[in-house]
Amino acid sequence: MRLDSSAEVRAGASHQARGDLALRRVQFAFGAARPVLGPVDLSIPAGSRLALVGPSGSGKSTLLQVLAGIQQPTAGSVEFAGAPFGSLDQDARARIRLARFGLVFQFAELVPELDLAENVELPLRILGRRVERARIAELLDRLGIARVAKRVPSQVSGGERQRAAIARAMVHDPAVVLADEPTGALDGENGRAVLALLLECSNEAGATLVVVTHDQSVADRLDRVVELRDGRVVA
Ligand SMILES: Nc1ncnc2c1ncn2[C@@H]1O[C@H](COP(=O)(O)OP(=O)(O)OP(=O)(O)O)[C@@H](O)[C@H]1O
Repeated sequence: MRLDSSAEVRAGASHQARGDLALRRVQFAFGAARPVLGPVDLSIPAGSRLALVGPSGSGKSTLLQVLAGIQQPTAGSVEFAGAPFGSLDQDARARIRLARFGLVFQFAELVPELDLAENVELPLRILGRRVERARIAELLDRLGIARVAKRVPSQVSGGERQRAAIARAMVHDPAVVLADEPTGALDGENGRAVLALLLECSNEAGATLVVVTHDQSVADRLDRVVELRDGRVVA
């Protein structure tokens, strides 16, 4: 597979694009506390790539969790692919998240007992989809972890774990990829390489990408930057 992030490739991928996200007057509060988010209005067109930035505690991770349906907004609506998403019950949101979203977190969050290849295959197994060995091998190779695919997460480096987390997020061809500080635990060079892979893979899949980051160089590589302050979009 070739390395290309041109607009034509993105446009070419748009026939598969099906990952519009929209937030309308969304608020979120933990319990009875005052809202930590909102009201937020945000449209994220299918196939676009957005960085979510802002000071610590400004609500970036919370917003990502609302987008993922992990948290339900306390007011307002979240739509995915033009249909209500945030208002569905927890099980329905989880089913959609599993089938259509790929998630990448700062510390990979792989299953410690499974080797990297098994971790990558896991979404397909949970979804009851066929595990095509050749495709898994290609993905592992693409992400530079074929050599360590039979090792468990504790036997590989942080960068290798993060590459496996990206492969796991992409293996079921998601419509949306949500990443929370995906390079935050990696040094500069490793972080840049992992970010490049995340961008390439989501680009080729035509997936919508939202990345929470503190790192300006990460934000600079995405199409659009949304800045949060005290739970509101300021730029
Ligand atoms: N489980 C929780 N219960 C109560 N308050 C929480 C919880 N998680 C986060 N918060 C609060 O919600 C606000 C937003 O937190 P969030 O983690 O979304 O910010 P962030 O911008 O991602 O921060 P950081 O950059 O430090 O990760 C903060 O004030 C935080 O203290």
